[in-house]
Amino acid sequence: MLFRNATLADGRRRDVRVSGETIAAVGEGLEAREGERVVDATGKRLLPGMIDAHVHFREPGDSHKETWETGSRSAAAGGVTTVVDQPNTSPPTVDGAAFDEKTDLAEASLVDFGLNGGVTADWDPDSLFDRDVFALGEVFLADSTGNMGIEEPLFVDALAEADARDVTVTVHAEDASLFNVSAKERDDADAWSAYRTARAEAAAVRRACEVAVERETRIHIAHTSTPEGIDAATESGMTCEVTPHHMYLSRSDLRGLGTHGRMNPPLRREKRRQRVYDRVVEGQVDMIATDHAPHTAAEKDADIWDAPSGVPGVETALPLLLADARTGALTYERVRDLTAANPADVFDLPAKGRVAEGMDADLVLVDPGKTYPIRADRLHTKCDWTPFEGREGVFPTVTLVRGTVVYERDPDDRPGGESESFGDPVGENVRAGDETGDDAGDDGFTHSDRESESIADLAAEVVEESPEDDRS
Ligand SMILES: NC(=O)N[C@@H](CC(=O)O)C(=O)O
Ligand SMILES: [Zn+2]
Ligand SMILES: [Zn+2]
Repeated sequence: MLFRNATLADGRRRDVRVSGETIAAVGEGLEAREGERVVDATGKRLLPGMIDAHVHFREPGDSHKETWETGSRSAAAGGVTTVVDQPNTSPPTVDGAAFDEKTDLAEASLVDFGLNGGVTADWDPDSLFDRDVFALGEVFLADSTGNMGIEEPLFVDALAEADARDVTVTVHAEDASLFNVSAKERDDADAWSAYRTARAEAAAVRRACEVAVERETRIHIAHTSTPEGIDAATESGMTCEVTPHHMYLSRSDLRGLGTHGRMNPPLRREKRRQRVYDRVVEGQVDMIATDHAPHTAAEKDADIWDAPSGVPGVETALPLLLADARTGALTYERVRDLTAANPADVFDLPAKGRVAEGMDADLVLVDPGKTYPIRADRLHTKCDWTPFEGREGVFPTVTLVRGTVVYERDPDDRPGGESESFGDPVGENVRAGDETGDDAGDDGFTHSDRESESIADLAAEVVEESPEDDRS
């Protein structure tokens, strides 16, 4: 397959040849070979597929919310070519047997995947690490869906177990002792945001990073929703991710979203959302990860204290970011770094995350001239609603996973239209047979691409955004 005259993230116009599973050449004036499919990519952007380091595909246990088939179709249609599945399924992925069960189910995936191992009082590190575990986590420092919250001593043990095997630990950082219990008297949708305070996140991130620094290891902070949380992570040399919902939605949106807008960590005030967004733009955030956490609309239509936490997002993340690249709010290079190059670096996927010769041909072609409104009934997740209904997105027209077309539509047809087609389940476990974990030996991780704002400036901002801000 030959993409002719594509615009890459950095603005270069190139021909890109895919041969087998890899990118065989990136050049100018490449001649089409006999039998080769040629795609005219003039005016289109060709980007590395998104690596979404945080999804919940719900199998085993909750296939009415999502399956590997529906979740990975949703990923493919949204330009995501690798997903990392979290362990709060039923049964939880805390031992070798549960890991094997999930591995079998993931064979239905159209996109590449990593499977994380979880930590509970019953976890079995030996059998778990005997498998191709992508990372440990998300380790829940407070309860979320699946009630896998743990106390600090177990967290410290888990860090040691993972460090001994050079496996990264991803942390859901909230401190339940800092939740605002007085919010429990309220029953409006915003009460959840008032309850799970920004301070509870910031303090938990700070503490988790402190523990990691003390133990001379590193952790990755999941779904940071506050500027304080991002700063606490980056100042201690750790990495973090931000979700599209924390970039684009705030407590003001809860009036429209109602209990559907309940998630952990919750939506924050508009001022905080803006500061989170600014940090994404400026490069202090390592990656966008969706925390795709599907629950059906019927389940979400409940009292705010009973509704399950979580929103879908795997299919809409790249389209929303590309809509911002189109207006210039974000650069294409930043989008590439946040969705592909950085997650590949942080999670050690050297063959992924860039459009360059020799890399895996995980590619997404988009027409930046065309936006479409996001509509739940045009998306492919089993989740029958989206928190981004009506927002504009730039959707892929072709998605390739290691050279295989897993999603395609006619460039003149809309996303979710009749011309769409999906490929076979070619997804593979990206850690399968990977030996780099054992001989890498380089745990002095620093992130090269982060532009450092002075620590004094950041500290001043944290003081300025005092926790009193949480109280409604
Ligand atoms: N984010 C959420 O609100 N929910 C997630 C769990 C999690 O990521 O904490 C889920 O699995 O439903
Ligand atoms: Zn979480
Ligand atoms: Zn999650």
